[in-house]
Amino acid sequence: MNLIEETVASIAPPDGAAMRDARDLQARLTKPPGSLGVLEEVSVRLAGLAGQCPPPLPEPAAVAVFAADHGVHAQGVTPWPQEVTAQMVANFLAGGAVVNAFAAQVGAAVTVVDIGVATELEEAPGLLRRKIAPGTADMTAGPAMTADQARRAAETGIEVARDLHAQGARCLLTGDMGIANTTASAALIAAFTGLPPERVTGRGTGIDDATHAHKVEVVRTALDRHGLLEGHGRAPMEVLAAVGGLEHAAIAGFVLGAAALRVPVVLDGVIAGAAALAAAALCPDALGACVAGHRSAEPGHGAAVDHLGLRPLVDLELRLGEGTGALLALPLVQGAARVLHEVATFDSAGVSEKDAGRP
Ligand SMILES: O=C(O)c1ccc[n+]([C@@H]2O[C@H](COP(=O)([O-])O)[C@@H](O)[C@H]2O)c1
Ligand SMILES: Cc1cc2nc[nH]c2cc1C
Repeated sequence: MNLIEETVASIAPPDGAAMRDARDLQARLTKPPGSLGVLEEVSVRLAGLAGQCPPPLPEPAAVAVFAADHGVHAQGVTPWPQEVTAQMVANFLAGGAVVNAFAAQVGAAVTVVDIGVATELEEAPGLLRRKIAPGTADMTAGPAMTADQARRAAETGIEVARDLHAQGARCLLTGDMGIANTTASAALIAAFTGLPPERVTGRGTGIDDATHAHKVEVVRTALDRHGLLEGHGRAPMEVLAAVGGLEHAAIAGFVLGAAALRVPVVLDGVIAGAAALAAAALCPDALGACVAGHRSAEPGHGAAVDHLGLRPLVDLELRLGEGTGALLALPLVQGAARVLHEVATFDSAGVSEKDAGRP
């Protein structure tokens, strides 16, 4: 077995008894039943993942920002030059990006992973140099990655999850950086959901109507070329290799790695959504570890989370990536778990319960 197969084999379904215990406890806490809304379900899922109630507090937290370039950039799908990927990596490492500000706000550590940036990056604190290739190939002309590259990128994601966990992280967050990666995300989401390209292709960093129409056609051309339009029945790793990015493959592995470790993984936006579709196709039980941090403004992201049955916690029309949406959701996930540890029960606090005979 290779590392992906081993990891998938070690992922267990959520623990039903721990989930029942969490639901029972929620009902006894000093608040009207159900009054914490979606956060109650988050707490139940955390208990199911950990196999205990209350579940461990999901802290400390670590965000891994997987950075890579994309051959499909040559098709004119984004207004930004490719070198911005490497320039933003330098900005992350210098502490000057939004991800750094949001991570500081919520006390999360930032690790940047070069999984496929087109240029050579110098060694720096906070940078993991794990380049599989200097970017993908253009998916409209051939497969974006070889099968071996996709597998090695996914294995690297698993290893990063393991390493961050070994360093003490008890909540993992996904982040990404890659000019043109919303095009690859749209192709993956169409391939995994069966939805047409025009439903799942958005404006990424910001493009005009004409460029958007062109981007939809680029996604359609790539899917058609690889036989991935509706009802293809191809293996998830083949789909990733055909139209994915190195960061998508790595994030899919990162999700599998977190699920195998039974630690929650808070997903960021459309890139993570596309990668989570691949992870769930490889191992449906991996979804037990996933929390959708936020709903991105990209239409494909809504399609991805709906397909996965995940409910995003934050909806602020963000479309930045980097892990920013996941970081904003982190205190909500942590608060949901802390409630099960610290809130008194009606019994223990001597608070009267609702009259049984009243509405
Ligand atoms: O996270 C999202 O949902 C998201 C939505 C739009 C854009 N992005 C970021 O913008 C970059 C890709 O945009 P584009 O237009 O070049 O495909 C990449 O670095 C992503 O992190 C991210
Ligand atoms: C400036 C910039 C910052 C980003 N962060 C994530 N994707 C990005 C894309 C651009 C263009």
